[in-house]
Amino acid sequence: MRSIIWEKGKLKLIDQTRLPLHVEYIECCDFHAVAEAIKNMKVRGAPAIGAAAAYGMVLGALAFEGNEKGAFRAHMNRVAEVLKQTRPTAVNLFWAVNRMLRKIEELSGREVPEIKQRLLEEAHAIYQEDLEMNRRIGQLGNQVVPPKAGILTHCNAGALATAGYGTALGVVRAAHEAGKEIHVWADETRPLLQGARLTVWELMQDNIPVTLITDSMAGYVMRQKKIDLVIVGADRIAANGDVANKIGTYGLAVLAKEHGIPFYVAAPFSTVDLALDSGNEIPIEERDCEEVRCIYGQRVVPEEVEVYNPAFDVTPHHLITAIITDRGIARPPYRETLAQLAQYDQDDNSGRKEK
Ligand SMILES: CSC[C@@H](O)[C@@H](O)C(=O)COP(=O)(O)O
Repeated sequence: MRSIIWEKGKLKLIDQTRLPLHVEYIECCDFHAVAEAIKNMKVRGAPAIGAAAAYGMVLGALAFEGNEKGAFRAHMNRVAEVLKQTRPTAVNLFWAVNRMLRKIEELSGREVPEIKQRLLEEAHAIYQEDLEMNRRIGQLGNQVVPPKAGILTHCNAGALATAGYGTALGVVRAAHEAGKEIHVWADETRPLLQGARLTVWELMQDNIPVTLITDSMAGYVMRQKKIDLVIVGADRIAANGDVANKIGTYGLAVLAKEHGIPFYVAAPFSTVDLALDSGNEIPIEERDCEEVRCIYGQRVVPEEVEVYNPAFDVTPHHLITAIITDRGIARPPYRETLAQLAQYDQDDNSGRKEK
């Protein structure tokens, strides 16, 4: 099952708002449709948002008529702005769109039809690299998973949230494939239930043992010694190792500390934003209050109750045991270890502010 498919000049996205009850793809024929799909979370998860936005840039390029390069560049800057306005927290969105813009700059000597073709190749590369990075994250992360581990995860950092295999769930998959007989505990992850709807569905498809709990049960389950480690994904990682991830992650990290349980973050290095000194600078998305008032479109609270709906929180670095990236495992002090990993590719993410 793939969440993102490029087919016959269109982008097909599995509709993650309908899973697991309905397994359906939507077709995006233009970049506005891609932007809407990101905003409405039909495609979600930081790396998947990045890959979808890259294909959104391709659809934007294909819609341009004519051969005038200045007009093409101006048009692509407008396309980029529309895509960047969708969701503010996951840095992979800005990273991918900026990479596509840089490609256009690089090709400034070429004609528009060739640039369009090369942009499609770049989007395919972003997608393919993500898949490979997740496999590497899985291999590296497997080292920290003891046999028969109980693993708690939050939200969905799996195949659906990426080009495939997953980040946090990539580690889970690698440990399962290594025969470690792990057992996953999945938080349901209110308000939009990515854990209950997506993580559980994904793991059950791969026959990986999983138990669903509500978010409020995590502390009790830890106290019962059912959890050996926590592993989550990330939407943005600051230079000091503070991590923005789905709302509720911070609470889990505090609970893990109290119970002496290691707390891991798994993410491709493209999620690291070295331009941000600390998590205080990470923009946190606030979403529509109806997401909290309703479950599956059904209102469950008194009408018009006041609601606060931040979609992410920031886990301070001192609560994080290690950050597992495709370039290696970073351990405290993160300012140094993340900076070292950045050296592996000077052209990529080396302190460039992504916004
Ligand atoms: C590999 S996905 C990493 C994160 O993007 C994931 O943990 C998460 O918080 C997703 O949030 P979402 O709001 O569902 O896009």
